[in-house]
Amino acid sequence: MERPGRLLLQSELRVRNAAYDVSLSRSLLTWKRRAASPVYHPFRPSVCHSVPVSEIISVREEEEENGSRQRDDGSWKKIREREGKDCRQAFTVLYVERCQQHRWRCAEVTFTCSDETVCQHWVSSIREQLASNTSRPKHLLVYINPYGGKHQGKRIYEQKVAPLFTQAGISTSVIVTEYANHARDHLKMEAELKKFDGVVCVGGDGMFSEIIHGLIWRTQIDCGVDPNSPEEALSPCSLRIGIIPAGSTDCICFATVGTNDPVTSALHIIVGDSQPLDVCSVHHNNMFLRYSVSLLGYGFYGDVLSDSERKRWMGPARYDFSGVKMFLTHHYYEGTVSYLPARGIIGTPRDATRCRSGCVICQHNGQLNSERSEKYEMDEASDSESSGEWRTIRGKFLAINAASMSCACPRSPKGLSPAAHLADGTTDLILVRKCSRFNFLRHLLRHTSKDDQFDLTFVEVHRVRRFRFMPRHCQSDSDLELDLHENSKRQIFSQICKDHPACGCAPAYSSWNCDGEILTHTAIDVRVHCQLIKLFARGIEELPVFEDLTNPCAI
Ligand SMILES: CCCCCCCCCCCCC/C=C/[C@@H](O)[C@H](COP(=O)(O)O)NC(=O)CCCCCCCCCCCCCCC
Ligand SMILES: Nc1ncnc2c1ncn2[C@@H]1O[C@H](COP(=O)(O)OP(=O)(O)O)[C@@H](O)[C@H]1O
Ligand SMILES: [Ca+2]
Repeated sequence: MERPGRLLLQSELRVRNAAYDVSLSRSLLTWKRRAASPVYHPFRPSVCHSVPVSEIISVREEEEENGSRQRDDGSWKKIREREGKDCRQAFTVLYVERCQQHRWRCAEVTFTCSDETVCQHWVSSIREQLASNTSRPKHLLVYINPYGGKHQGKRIYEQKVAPLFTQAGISTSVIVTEYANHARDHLKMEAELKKFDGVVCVGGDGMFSEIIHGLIWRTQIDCGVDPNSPEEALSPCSLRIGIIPAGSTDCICFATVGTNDPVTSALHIIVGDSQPLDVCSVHHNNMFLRYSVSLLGYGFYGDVLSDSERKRWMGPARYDFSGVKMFLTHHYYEGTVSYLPARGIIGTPRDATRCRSGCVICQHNGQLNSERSEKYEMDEASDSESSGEWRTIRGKFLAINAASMSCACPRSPKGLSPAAHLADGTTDLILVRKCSRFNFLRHLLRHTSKDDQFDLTFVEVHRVRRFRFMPRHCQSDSDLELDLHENSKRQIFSQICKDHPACGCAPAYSSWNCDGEILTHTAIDVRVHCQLIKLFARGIEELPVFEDLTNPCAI
């Protein structure tokens, strides 16, 4: 609960013709109606309001003339002198208001006062408080993917986001991308990052992926770290990233803010929120492939993505179409998963607790894992493999999913791993073994209900900090020889089927869905980099903050 603290200003001002005691402290702006009428009046504004100063978007001067307001564009004085009307000074405060389902809106309240100097004092005091907040961005670099989702990125930015940035006094440099990887390459090589306090991505998870690839790469080069090495500790990126959702799944935005609403995201950027995020690096034979922050999925989600890429024209519905198709196809894949369980951390993937704003588990585990990664070279690379810390599971899988965050999205509001944490330095490795279609459907359906999707005999989940996958047919020669007799027939068929997919037999390989991009290799080595990037977000807020909670009148 935010206490009002020492008052900087206190005046009697009017709001919609009612008298209010208005006060400003470093943390709160409060307006409380004077001599409230004992008779309940449905159209009277409520008695006491307060807004954290950190959630004030901006303040502007107004002129109120006989009830009709006029914006202060410098001409008001002349009008008043010329017409000699009964004018009062007014100023309007724009602030964050919480709506349902984690949505934020920009609300405003206009205060009028008879004294011009009092009014100006209020405006300058609020502006001073806003200016003293160093976490707010002033200059942003914006990338818009005009083809993401329903092709609305440009319109969403121009109509819903840009006006808010202008009101908040944020200057922007906007780049509408012209081709895939335009944003990534611009960030890698050209962008003058020193000029900006953050990067804004208008698009879906794929566009966000471009941004982090550009930014992480650039940061490593600037810090002298080899971004290709799977063993090196990567340097965290200092610039925060804002996501304006305009894609098909928007799971990163949904899982870090609680909704995929462009205005809510814009407001989180304006107030200068900060949410650290884990990033997985994916390597093949010591060669860097990609980074991932949400889902790395082999089998079902890899196949859904590969199939849906050919149906981009369908828009976001392509995932549902390919989802049903791949569910019916029911392919399973053989391979070996090995993983390093996360040691010493609090929490498991089966917890009832959820990662929420100010998550203490992220704070605790994040610190542990960050310290660990600093002494990583001596520790993990050398001893853990020989000390037998790695665990290995061989089998036939319908899906192998690594969820570094919950992956909540409108299709599944609780996500693939509901208890996963945004910034704890771990990923939840979910193995769905070969089972009947009926059982797989039960598992899928549980993503949309309260039932536990892991509470099934063919599903297991482990919280890990590193894992590897080797498809069966890439295994070492000795491994293959062992299995040769039993599986020789199947291997031959698999090969035939890969070449002739129409024959109806199962293919040997799926592909990895890496945050919505298809990976070119199936044998991969994945390592979690704790809190490598930061977003303009604060995690999902636990409860709507009711007015009473921040209401000093109620204390
Ligand atoms: C029967 C209903 C089952 C619902 C199961 C839903 C689980 C959804 C979990 C989704 C996790 C998404 C993780 C995020 C991935 C994104 O990075 C990535 C890229 O996003 P972008 O296009 O915005 O750039 N998106 C994706 O890979 C899309 C994955 C979507 C999977 C949809 C699966 C639908 C399954 C429908 C099965 C229906 C069976 C019905 C049988 C009669
Ligand atoms: N101007 C562009 N033309 C074509 N593709 C682009 C452009 N800008 C970005 N992309 C690519 O479009 C893909 C999908 O973008 P995304 O914004 O995630 O939308 P969606 O959620 O619909 O997949 C990403 O792989 C991204 O690299
Ligand atoms: Ca995590």
